[in-house]
Amino acid sequence: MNASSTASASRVPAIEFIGVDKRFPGRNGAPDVLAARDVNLSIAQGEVVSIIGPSGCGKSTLLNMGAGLSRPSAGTVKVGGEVVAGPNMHVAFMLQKDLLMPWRTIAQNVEFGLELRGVKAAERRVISTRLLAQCHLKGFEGHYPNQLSGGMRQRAAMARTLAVDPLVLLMDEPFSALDAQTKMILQQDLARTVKENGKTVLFITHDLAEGVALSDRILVMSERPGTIVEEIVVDIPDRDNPMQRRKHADVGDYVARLMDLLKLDANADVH
Ligand SMILES: Nc1ncnc2c1ncn2[C@@H]1O[C@H](COP(=O)(O)OP(=O)(O)OP(=O)(O)O)[C@@H](O)[C@H]1O
Repeated sequence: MNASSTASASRVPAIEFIGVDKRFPGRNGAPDVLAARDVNLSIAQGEVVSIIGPSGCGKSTLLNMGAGLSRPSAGTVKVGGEVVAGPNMHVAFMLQKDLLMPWRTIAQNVEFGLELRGVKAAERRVISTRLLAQCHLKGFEGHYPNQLSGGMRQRAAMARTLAVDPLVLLMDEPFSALDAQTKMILQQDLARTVKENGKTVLFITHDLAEGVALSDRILVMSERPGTIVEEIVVDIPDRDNPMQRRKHADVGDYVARLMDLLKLDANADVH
């Protein structure tokens, strides 16, 4: 069965978590760690949903289960209506670190996943050329990662993530290591690219304004064991143009509400 075609035919959610717990065994006799508890979420195709929550609440753990890198201790994760039983080609990951291979050119990095799938060289080149142009890296195809800035490397990582044409992009703080302006430019690229390619995104961030700028919805998690305690629908226009959305008068109200939910105030414990 092909998850992409099945999902588009029936409009089933792109990704779903149903009653998901994740428990890690304790080391050296320590008790088990319950990282996530009874997580339920459903993301429609084409939606961009962010998850925010305190450090250590289980956000990355959820993405790992979405990618099939780790299995739920209870409950089910589905992508395109199919239970995720292991790593699969319907999801792609993008992390804070670009994880580009230094010995490969940017184009060769973008093409890597296609190579693994046996796509012919000429077709791979067409795809990498198109995506690198879309990610504003036209002319840099033959460069090596160490010849590019941090922002450019993350653009290349974005192109690589899109190259395998996943149903769902799982993004774990992908822009958090970038300076504020580069971050805004990459957010703009991501929003446009997601729109153009009709992708579904599950995005983790600690940057509340980034969540508001990019998302259709924001899911707020509790402290560990993390569960979803609030869902906020971002009812501001211009999801595809976060630069414009950031200027909207309501953004501050959303950020303030998220700060309240995360109990971020002058007395918050920053350690
Ligand atoms: N492989 C593992 N073995 C044991 N415990 C783990 C493992 N992976 C994660 N944990 C624990 O599970 C909890 C959730 O971790 P996770 O990385 O998902 O949190 P997070 O919300 O992404 O954190 P942050 O915002 O700081 O990145 C933490 O207490 C962490 O120590």
